[in-house]
Amino acid sequence: MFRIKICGITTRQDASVVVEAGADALGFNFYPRSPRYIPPREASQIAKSLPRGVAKVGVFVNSPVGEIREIAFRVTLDWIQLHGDETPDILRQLRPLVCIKAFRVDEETGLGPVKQFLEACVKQDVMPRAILLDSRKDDAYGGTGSTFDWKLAKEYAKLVSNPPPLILSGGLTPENVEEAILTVNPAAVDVASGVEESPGKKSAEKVLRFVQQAKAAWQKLAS
Ligand SMILES: O=C(O)c1ccccc1N[C@@H]1O[C@H](COP(=O)(O)O)[C@@H](O)[C@H]1O
Repeated sequence: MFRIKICGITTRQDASVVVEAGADALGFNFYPRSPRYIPPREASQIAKSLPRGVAKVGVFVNSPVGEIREIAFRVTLDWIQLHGDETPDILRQLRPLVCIKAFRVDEETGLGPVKQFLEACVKQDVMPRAILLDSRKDDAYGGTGSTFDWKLAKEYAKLVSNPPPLILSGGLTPENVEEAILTVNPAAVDVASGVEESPGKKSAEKVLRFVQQAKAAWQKLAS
């Protein structure tokens, strides 16, 4: 599984920035309403230029299964990030594609919807390869730059027995990623807006600092 994902790549130049900084996954956003949307044809061109070993993640929000399959094939995606209201049945229909299911968390609902989803997955004999926790803000599906209470994420490991690896997301930045990792100890972190100059355009300096801070935090945890 990857550890550091930089999401919302829209140009070849930003893809190079991410690879050179040492991140091990990058995300292409196929949600047309996102400021980080990239047409599949352009994502496919960038994907061809990437070195092996960098995971390509496609972000989708309530897209039809056929469309996800087509884009996954065209862009040679390694992971599918389902960032909408997708059900366990969608995971089944997407087999054998490797899926991350994202949830938007707030203090009111806590991790209740995540627990319900995982329990339904157990019953239906299907499981996402990872769960991503993002923050809930307004009606937006993601990329809001808002954090949620990380104490909630610490409860994740107790939701069901043997839960999928946790990806922590939502408002992460070079300034707070170390604290986030030390608090939650997730399997991976994901960032979109926190390493940008402007929506859809990455800052090389922020990407590098984010990756360095995240790696340093995991080193601290390991020592
Ligand atoms: O980035 C977006 O615009 C976006 C839109 C719709 C769904 C998901 C999106 N991105 C994901 O949102 C989270 C958090 O982003 P941020 O770091 O708070 O800006 C992240 O997992 C992105 O993959």
